[in-house]
Amino acid sequence: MKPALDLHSASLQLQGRAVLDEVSVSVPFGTHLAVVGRNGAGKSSLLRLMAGRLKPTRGQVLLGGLDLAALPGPQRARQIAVVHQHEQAHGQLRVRDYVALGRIPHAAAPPCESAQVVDASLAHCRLTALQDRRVGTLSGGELQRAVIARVIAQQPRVLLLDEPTNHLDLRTRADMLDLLAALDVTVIAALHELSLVQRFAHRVLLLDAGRVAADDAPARVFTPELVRGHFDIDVFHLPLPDRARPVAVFEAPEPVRSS
Ligand SMILES: Nc1ncnc2c1ncn2[C@@H]1O[C@H](COP(=O)(O)OP(=O)(O)OP(=O)(O)O)[C@@H](O)[C@H]1O
Repeated sequence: MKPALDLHSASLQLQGRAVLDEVSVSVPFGTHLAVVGRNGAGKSSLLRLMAGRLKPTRGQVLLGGLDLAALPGPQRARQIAVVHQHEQAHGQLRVRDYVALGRIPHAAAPPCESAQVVDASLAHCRLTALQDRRVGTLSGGELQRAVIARVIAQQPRVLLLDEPTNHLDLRTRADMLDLLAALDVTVIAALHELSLVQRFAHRVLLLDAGRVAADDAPARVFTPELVRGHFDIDVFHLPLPDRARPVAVFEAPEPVRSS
């Protein structure tokens, strides 16, 4: 089977600046990929390339083996769903109608089929009881779940998320990533919260100044050497009795104090 998304030596220049440089990455169907890197490393730009919002200056982006740039918009919208860092508020809409916006690319589907998909999306995101509330009355965590329910209702093959856990407390962040981990589609998420990456990702793509610095399983990317070299912080892998795998703790080194 062709990979869901395939970037071949994709480079991106914006206003004369090299933002991405020869990025090659192949994401098979069903893979959950975390994109990490320091501020300005190019994570959002990479997601915008993958969404077809930007075209590579050089190289190619393929969706299911087809050139993304040549795909008609509606076909692209049926296959790729995007959650932006700052989602537009639809405060007056009821939660159910907001989630139903995800069905727009499937306008030709029978209404009863779309209603079933919306029901299932609400249930998956534990929003059934809140479906008649106005979006503007939801808490930050509930709103994020509604955003995810909307993109699940879109039934994409590839789901792209830019910092989906921003502004959420630690428990709600973990819930959000567990929700994404349970999805049987290709999920690519830019994440800053490194300690939560293993909760969701099969693979980690580490970007540094627009280049791929590592692309591997979380345990092979979050080594003390790579983490220190690319984030300037330390990582400690702590075995805990009730956890299946060591817990990764990320800590900035303490400042050197003069005595
Ligand atoms: N439209 C633009 N024109 C010029 N430069 C841009 C543009 N958009 C982004 N950049 C630059 O490209 C680089 C990568 O930006 P990008 O937003 O992709 O990084 P990021 O890893 O998502 O950062 P953050 O973690 O801070 O959100 C940055 O140096 C940014 O200033």
